[in-house]
Amino acid sequence: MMNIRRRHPPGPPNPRQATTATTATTTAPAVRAEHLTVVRGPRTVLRSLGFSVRRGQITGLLGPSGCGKTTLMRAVVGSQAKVTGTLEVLGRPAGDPALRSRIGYVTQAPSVYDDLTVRQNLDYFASVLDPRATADDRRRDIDRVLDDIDLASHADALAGTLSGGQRSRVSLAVALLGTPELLVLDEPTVGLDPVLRRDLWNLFHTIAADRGATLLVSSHVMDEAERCHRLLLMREGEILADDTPDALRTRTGAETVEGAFLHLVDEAAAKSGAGNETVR
Ligand SMILES: Nc1ncnc2c1ncn2[C@@H]1O[C@H](COP(=O)(O)OP(=O)(O)OP(=O)(O)O)[C@@H](O)[C@H]1O
Repeated sequence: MMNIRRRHPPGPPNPRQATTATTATTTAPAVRAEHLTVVRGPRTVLRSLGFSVRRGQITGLLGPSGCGKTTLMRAVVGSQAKVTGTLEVLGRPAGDPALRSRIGYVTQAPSVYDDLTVRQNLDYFASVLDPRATADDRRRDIDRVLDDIDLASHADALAGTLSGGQRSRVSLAVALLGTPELLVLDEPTVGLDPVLRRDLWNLFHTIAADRGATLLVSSHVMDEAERCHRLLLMREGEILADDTPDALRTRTGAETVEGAFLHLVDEAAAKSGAGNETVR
């Protein structure tokens, strides 16, 4: 079982505990996009998106393979070229160097060094994240994230000897170093068994509830949508809906988010004839 103990570590202020003076800042959305457009190669992959991601919540980014989820996440973390329009992250323009230590990003392919142990990997990334941290500070942070993702018993194993699921969890541990305010997780549960998937989602909820962190989590597994506070449903580079799972089901009369998604796809196709109209 993954450790999902409720804790109150030092880190970003919990918005629910914000003082009056800071309320305006902390209640601003974690991510705000207007007319966000991204071109990759010859294609316009994201077309004039407008949405916001609320602080302290889990927002699911869902849609079929190739709809633009990874591109959107890369834009949010500042690693995507040819981004136009407005994209504000934690109150600053996406890609601002000051955001680097405030965002944790897990790419789809686990990015760990096979010839280093799990602890050495984490120590390396912790030193990059905060070159001024002492070895003791780093060790405390590393022990905390190893505990979070339940890999303490594998701390001294070479990353190259881990299973795919374990490597994904090491990537997640890297993203959790330094208690970031925004976690951007690109399909973090791919290849994990149901028990680990459940434990990870419990951990996401703990991180949001206890630390006030914001999570933007992509998935193309619709049952994971039910675990999110809000959803951005995407299709072919556009946002089809931006709402809570409950509201989506109610609005479409569907029993599941998957049913709601299919309903919205059909509705948009009927309206535009090409299936590319935004539904709000
Ligand atoms: N370098 C590139 N040049 C041109 N098109 C690209 C490039 N990289 C990605 N694309 C296209 O951009 C679109 C969006 O890709 P993206 O990886 O963001 O989708 P995704 O929703 O994350 O897919 P998946 O769920 O399969 O990871 C796809 O149609 C893809 O073919």
